Amino acid sequence: MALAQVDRVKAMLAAGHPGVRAEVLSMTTSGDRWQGSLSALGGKGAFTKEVDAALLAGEVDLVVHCVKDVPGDRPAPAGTVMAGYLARDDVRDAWLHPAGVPIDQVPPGTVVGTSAVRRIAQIGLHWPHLNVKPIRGNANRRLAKLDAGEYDALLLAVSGLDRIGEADRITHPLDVDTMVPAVGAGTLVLQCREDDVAVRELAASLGDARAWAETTAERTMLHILQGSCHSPIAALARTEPDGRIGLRARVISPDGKTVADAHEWERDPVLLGTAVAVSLMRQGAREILAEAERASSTA
Ligand SMILES: NCc1[nH]cc(CCC(=O)O)c1CC(=O)O
Repeated sequence: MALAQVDRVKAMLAAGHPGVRAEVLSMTTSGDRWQGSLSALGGKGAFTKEVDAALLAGEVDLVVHCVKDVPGDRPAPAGTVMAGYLARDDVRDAWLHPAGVPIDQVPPGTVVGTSAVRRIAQIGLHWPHLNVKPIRGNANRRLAKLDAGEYDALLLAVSGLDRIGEADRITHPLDVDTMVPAVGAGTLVLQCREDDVAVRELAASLGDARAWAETTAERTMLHILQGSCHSPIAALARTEPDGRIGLRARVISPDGKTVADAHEWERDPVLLGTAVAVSLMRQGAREILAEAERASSTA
């Protein structure tokens, strides 16, 4: 998936800036190597810290990340900037069932592979009769485990499956009001060194203003709530035809029984993310997050 993402950026550079020569350096991060629980590794930074170090050391000049894998509770690492957000791909999660049975029709006890607390909590909310079983590894390895019969079904991001050429395995996507996506879902971000003006300009030229505004709204909310990799937080910002942005966000207890849900509209993405965070906190979001944190540390 990471290679497909980098290839896309390389193609965009070749199309828009024919004079620029780009060379791909692929890296494996501790998050890729470690197959246990991500919280045991100290959270989502597992996918970014080695890459941040290579960028700051000048081994690479431009980094392509899934926004979803970039920690949301802290600013970009000192000396680096997120200089461009690419136009968003499909933001939805997909249901994959080898026999093609839709999620609303599978029998109680159906074993569903996912480790994302956001997905687990929303399964509890809408489909409490399903049996969630943890799964790790990249999407290809998860598909292999589905084929091996270790799971009856999987939930995976549509965009990720598209990128690895496996979209035909999708039984159906889940609608965004039922399974609210992850903050930054389907969005790639270009990170570079703060003082590297030339690469910053290049990254900005590939960026999409809408993706920037929507991601900023979602991540402002996430930052204020101080969400981590075990926070059951879901959010989706969308630009309306009148230019305002709508941000819908949900914080769900791990069992799916307690939900804070907010939807606001503003023109300014920072104001919007802040307003939604305040509304969620008024509904008890901090208590739900503290409960989720306790549940994950005892799991
Ligand atoms: N959690 C890992 C991850 N990070 C980004 C994507 C997919 C692409 C995206 O949503 O941006 C995935 C796979 C998945 O959740 O199925």
